[in-house]
Amino acid sequence: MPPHNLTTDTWLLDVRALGCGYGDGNVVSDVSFALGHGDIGCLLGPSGCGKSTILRALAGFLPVSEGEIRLNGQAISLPGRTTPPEKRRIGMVFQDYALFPHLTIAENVGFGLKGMKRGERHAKVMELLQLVHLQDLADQYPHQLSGGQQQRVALARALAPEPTLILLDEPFSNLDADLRRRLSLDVRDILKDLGISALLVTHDQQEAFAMCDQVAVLKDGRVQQWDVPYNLYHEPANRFVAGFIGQGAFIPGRATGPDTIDSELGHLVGNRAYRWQPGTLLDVLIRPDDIVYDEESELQPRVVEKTFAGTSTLYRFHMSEDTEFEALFRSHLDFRLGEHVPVRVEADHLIAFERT
Ligand SMILES: Nc1ncnc2c1ncn2[C@@H]1O[C@H](COP(=O)(O)OP(=O)(O)OP(=O)(O)O)[C@@H](O)[C@H]1O
Repeated sequence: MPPHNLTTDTWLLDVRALGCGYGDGNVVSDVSFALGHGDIGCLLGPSGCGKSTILRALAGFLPVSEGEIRLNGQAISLPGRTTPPEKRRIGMVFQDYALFPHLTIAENVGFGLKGMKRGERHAKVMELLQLVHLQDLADQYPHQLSGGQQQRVALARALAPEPTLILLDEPFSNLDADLRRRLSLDVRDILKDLGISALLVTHDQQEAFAMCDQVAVLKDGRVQQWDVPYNLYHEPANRFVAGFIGQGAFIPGRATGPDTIDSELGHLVGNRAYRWQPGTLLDVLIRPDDIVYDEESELQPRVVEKTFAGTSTLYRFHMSEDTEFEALFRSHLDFRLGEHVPVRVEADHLIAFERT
């Protein structure tokens, strides 16, 4: 259900028609999305699309020129009225960890707990360090820790004042791919255990899908689709989302009915009805997992590229000048470059857009 069908303040974070920028024009416009209590959301998009700008507005560092931001039912940003960052109960975790180099790990985590009694504060710090599995490193300094450990300290520090919402700005981008994957799942588990809501900014789609319940795909400062990962992949709202999310190639087709398309890959039948007239020219999205190997098939495209990836191999196939596509096969199906391979399309979710 689109978030703004609800009129009550059900949402933890409710961003409505937000517009903001630096100086004259807006960098982001008409941005709307809403996050439930305990949910992890994501702003995903190419470099420069406005992800960090939205995060700055949420944190209270950037005033808004249009729309509003509501947290727990309270407006915290309106044009001309910005609740200061320290009054928002929003925690932040940055890409570069931003730890204090001259403070120990325990002191870093306890930094935001100045008002607490000494004993209480120590107990809280140790509890947080335990949560991120760093209790044995309490007396070390940041430079003695690995990047992944430092980022866990940064998370513990952000969690210490018990924020309502945590903003994570490309938190794993300084880490290698393997650690990135593990840490993103660890962080998801920690946030879910605590029931803390978070908003992650990333341009890494796998990270967004692994960690987040809902994702906003952004382009040029506008939300293209705010949805669960499954729908972004299988029901992309437009061509940009279809091309940006997952792998895939567009091939030409022609509508023959509301759910049927003729193409060089044969007569394709989808499971949802479109509104186009028979004869409408279309671009049809073919995902690598829509193509299956079928010895009986008369469709025999030629292998033009092959990328071995351990358990599977990604093939690029050529049918004609206009029709090239990819297929992912288990790697025991081993074909040579130039070989003609019998395949067929098996796409439950047939995605197509009218050709412009
Ligand atoms: N402080 C600033 N002053 C003026 N323009 C800025 C400022 N910060 C960002 N911009 C511009 O706003 C646009 C969006 O930038 P933003 O940092 O929000 O993008 P992003 O999606 O977070 O990109 P990246 O993934 O590269 O960090 C860009 O065109 C950028 O040049």
